[in-house]
Amino acid sequence: MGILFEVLKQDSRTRARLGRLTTPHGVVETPVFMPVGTQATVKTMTPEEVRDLGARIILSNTYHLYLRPGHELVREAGGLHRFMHWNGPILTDSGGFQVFSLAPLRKLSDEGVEFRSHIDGSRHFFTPEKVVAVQEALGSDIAMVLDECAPYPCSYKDARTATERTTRWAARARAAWNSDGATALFGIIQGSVYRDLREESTRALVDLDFPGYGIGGLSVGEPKPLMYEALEWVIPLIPEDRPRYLMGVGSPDCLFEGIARGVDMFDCVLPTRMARHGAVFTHTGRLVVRNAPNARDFGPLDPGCTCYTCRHFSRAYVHHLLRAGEVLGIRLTTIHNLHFLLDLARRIREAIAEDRFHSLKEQFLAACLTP
Ligand SMILES: CNc1nc2cc3c(cc2[nH]1)N=C(N)NC3
Repeated sequence: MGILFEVLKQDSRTRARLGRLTTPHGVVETPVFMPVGTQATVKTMTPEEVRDLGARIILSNTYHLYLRPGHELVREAGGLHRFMHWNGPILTDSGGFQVFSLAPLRKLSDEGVEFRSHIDGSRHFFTPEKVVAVQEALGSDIAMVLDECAPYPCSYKDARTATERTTRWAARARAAWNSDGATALFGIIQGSVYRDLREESTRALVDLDFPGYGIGGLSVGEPKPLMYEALEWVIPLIPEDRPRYLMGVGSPDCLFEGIARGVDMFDCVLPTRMARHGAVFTHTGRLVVRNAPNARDFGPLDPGCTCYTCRHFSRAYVHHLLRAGEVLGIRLTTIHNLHFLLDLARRIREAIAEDRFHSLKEQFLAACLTP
């Protein structure tokens, strides 16, 4: 079964496009923002709240769930959807990024990557085949291949080594994948900030014919113009009828710039992580609600926002909750931030449908970047 992706409308002035992603757990309209639920929960939200905010697909993570509670336990529980009571599509990241960013003491070889758990120091070994099997056991709708994430900055030599290994691993993952099963498998394009490596990686993965493609190795500290340039190298080489997923991105401006370059799917911890630090998105930029000036501000977090938090509570009240360490505080900032990005994606889809994406982008970025 796997997935089916259809382009419904191509924007006339940019590479933006309206799409429909059909999965075994439901249909997703693209461009789409996917909330991150790393450990089988979008932090502080119930699944009903995540759905009511407009989310239709969420992310979870192979590395984390493999280590805790274990993919076999999740399989025994009836799979990840049942375990976490989320009946929409789930995309699981392979752990490629997490092993390289979280796990101490890892040893990389062509066979795979040996690492120690960041939880209890126990030793583990991920291979491209193992990571596919874990995601199929979880029952993911979309699984990602195991990739080697070159850090930024990274020498050309190291980037070439990492990219060539990632390509060999992608072929092994594809061979291990049960392509007749429910779980679709996406390749991940690497190549750091080097045009020839990005193009070689894309061509090699397209030749392997995956149902969709993650664009990895970005949003890892490189300047945003470099990320946009990498998209301009890669996107034209991916077939029109395959979804393009920019991994780990992003903020409102990156959403607009990525969509304008042909990206269909995004995920980012920013809305939930910022919320936990008492910061929120507003239409004129970022607001740190826990900062003193908000103590006596009796207006909403973001004037004009229609989310539950902005309809019922003031900056002063949320400021108080955050300062008092009340859990409701980070729930209210999470509701606002998720609504902000999910509703922005909805407005962008509407704008593409009505041929006014370019003007919405200009108008939004002008307001957002005002001092
Ligand atoms: C936050 N930035 C970010 N860049 C990423 C890049 C990748 C990823 C996750 C990311 N998150 N997962 C992978 N398996 N590979 C590429």
